[in-house]
Amino acid sequence: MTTEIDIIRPDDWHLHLRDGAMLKAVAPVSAALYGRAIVMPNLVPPVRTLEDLRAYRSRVQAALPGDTRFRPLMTLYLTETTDPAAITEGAASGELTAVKLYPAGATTNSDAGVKDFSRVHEVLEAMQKAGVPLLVHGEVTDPAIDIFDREAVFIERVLAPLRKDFPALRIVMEHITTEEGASFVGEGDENLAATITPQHLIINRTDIFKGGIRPHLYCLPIAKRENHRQALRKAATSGSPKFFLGTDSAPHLVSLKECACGCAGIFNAPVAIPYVAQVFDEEGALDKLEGFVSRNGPAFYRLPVNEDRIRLRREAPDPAIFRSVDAGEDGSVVVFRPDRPLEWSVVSD
Ligand SMILES: NC(=O)N[C@@H](CC(=O)O)C(=O)O
Ligand SMILES: [Zn+2]
Ligand SMILES: [Zn+2]
Repeated sequence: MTTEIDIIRPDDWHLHLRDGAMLKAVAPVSAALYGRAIVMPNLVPPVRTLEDLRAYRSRVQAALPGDTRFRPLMTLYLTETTDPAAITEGAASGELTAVKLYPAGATTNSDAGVKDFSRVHEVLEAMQKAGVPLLVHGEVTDPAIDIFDREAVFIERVLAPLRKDFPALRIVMEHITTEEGASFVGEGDENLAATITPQHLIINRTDIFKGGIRPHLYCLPIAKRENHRQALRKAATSGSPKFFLGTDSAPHLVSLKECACGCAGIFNAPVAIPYVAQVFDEEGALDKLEGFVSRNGPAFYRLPVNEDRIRLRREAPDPAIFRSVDAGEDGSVVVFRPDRPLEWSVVSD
C-alpha cells in the first residue's frame, strides 16, 4: 500500500483570487502550494481590457509573499464589446493566457457576460488565430431549463455549435459536473479539454441537503446525481490528458454564504490537493495523480511543467487546515469540509 507519493508541483487551472482584503487573505494560501494558477476575471467590475488585466496582475502580485515563485496567469472576461485587437496584443506580449466566457447571469458576477453569441465572433476568430484558449462556464441561463440540466443543454445548444464554427479554437470546459460533459470532452479532439474540481469528485447533490441545507457545499454548476460524480472520477483518473485540476476555489464571506440567498462558490484552496490525492487513492489511481494535477494542464496550455516537487502522505492533516480564513473586518471564509475525513496531507513543499 502506497503511503507516500512525490509529484511535480501542481498548478491550479481555475482559481478565484478576488480583490482587496479577500485577495490579501487567499492569495498566499494558493501561492504556498501551487506553481501557477489561472486567475479568473469575474471581479466587480470585471477584468475587461488589457489595462484592467495589468492593474489586476499588479494587485495580485502585491498580495503574494515576497519570496514566492507562484505565477498568476491572467485572463480577460469576454463581453460583447471585447476588442479583438486586445487578444492579439495580449497573446503576443504573453500577458494574456486565456479568455473567459460567462453566459450572462449563469453564475457569480456574470452579469456583464455574453447574451448574444453572434456578437463575439470576431473576438473568437482572433483567439483561434492567436491560439488563446477560451474558458467556458458551461451552463445555459434559460430559466425554463432545470438547474440540474443546464450543463447538458449548454453542450447541445452552445458548445457543440461553437466547436463546429471554430474547430481550431482551443476550449476548456471549466468545472465539468456531468457524464455528458465528461464524454463530450473525452470524445473531442486535442483542442478541447476540461477542468474538474475536488468538490465535484467528492460530493453529489444529496450531500448538499444531508441533515439540513449546507450552504458551504453550494457552488455552480451545482453538484449532480451520484452517477455524474462517478463519471467525473472515472474521467479524472483515466490518465487522459484532456482532464486536469481546476479547483474553482471561490471564496465568499461567511455572511454571504449563510443567509437567505447565499452566494455560489466553495473555498477549497487549503485542502484541494490532499482531497484530490484521497480520491485518486480511493480509485486505485495514485499513479495518475501527477498527470491530473501537474502535467495535463501545462501540456494543454503549452507551458513547461513546474521544476520542483511536493510530497503527499497518507496521514490525517493538522485539523487547523480547516480553520476559517480571516478576510479582514468584513468577516472570514469557511473552508470546504465535506462529510468525509481527510486522510492525506502535503508534507513538504
Ligand atoms: N463556482 C461558483 O459557484 N462560483 C464562482 C464562479 C464560477 O466559477 O462559476 C465564484 O466566482 O464565486
Ligand atoms: Zn463557473
Ligand atoms: Zn470559478
